Amino acid sequence: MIIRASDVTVRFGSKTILDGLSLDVRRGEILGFVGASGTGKSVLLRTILGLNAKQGGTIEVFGIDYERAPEEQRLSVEQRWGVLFQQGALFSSLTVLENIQVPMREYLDLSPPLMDELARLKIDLVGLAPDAAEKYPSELSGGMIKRAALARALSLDPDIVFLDEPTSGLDPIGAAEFDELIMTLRDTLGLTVYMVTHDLDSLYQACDRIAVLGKKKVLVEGPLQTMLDNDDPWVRSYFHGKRARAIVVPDDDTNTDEKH
Ligand SMILES: Nc1ncnc2c1ncn2[C@@H]1O[C@H](COP(=O)(O)OP(=O)(O)OP(=O)(O)O)[C@@H](O)[C@H]1O
Repeated sequence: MIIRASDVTVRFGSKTILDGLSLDVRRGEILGFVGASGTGKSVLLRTILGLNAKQGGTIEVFGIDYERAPEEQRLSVEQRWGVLFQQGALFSSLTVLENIQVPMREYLDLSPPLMDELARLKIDLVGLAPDAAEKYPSELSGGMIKRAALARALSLDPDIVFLDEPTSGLDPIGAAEFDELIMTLRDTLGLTVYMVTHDLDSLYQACDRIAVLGKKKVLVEGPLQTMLDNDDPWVRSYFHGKRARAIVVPDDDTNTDEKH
């Protein structure tokens, strides 16, 4: 297991967001994390990353309890994870190359030529043209920003990347290409991927397992078929709704009225 969250409780004042939540993330998988808006997906992500305090439970990443670990161990954990926040969150005053080098400067002691070489490798890895290196975020399309942000998340060759709604704001072709890229990286680098998403296409095409957040905990987790078989009303409406059926749910193909 790369992540093992057990019995996690998070409150803000008197408001409980997560209540006894447990979730495992396995090495080399693409886990899709879904749930209605405002249920706490970002809160859980931030809690795993140590950016939110929790009031109960434990979270181990690479077998280490990050919250309680000594500084040295925390630093080693931080170098093994990469994060792509919802808005891409690139520094607007830095070029793509410089953005990718931010984590390198923070955690490693490398010569400038070596950092340039490594950053250019990441640019190539995420499918950006070499001349993207010198561009500023304002000069990039939405899809290019996502790729540049992914390159930065991969800057330190992490074992796991956390992606917060990576395909939001992309057109369907751009989103499908991004999913392809994620799958390729998982296959070639052995990367583990934790992806918060609302994108049904991503869930159907890219994710090995899905976890649904509801009632302040993980309501159901498993492969797509487990979602399709689940009786919870929200899970049913999400995975059997009109938009889901449009993407092709093989077991729903029995309804001939829908087809004609
Ligand atoms: N720092 C904070 N202080 C107080 N409340 C917070 C804080 N962070 C999040 N919340 C609350 O926690 C709840 C869950 O928010 P969160 O952003 O995790 O939802 P989400 O599932 O990621 O939603 P979406 O899919 O819309 O992004 C919301 O009610 C939000 O207002």
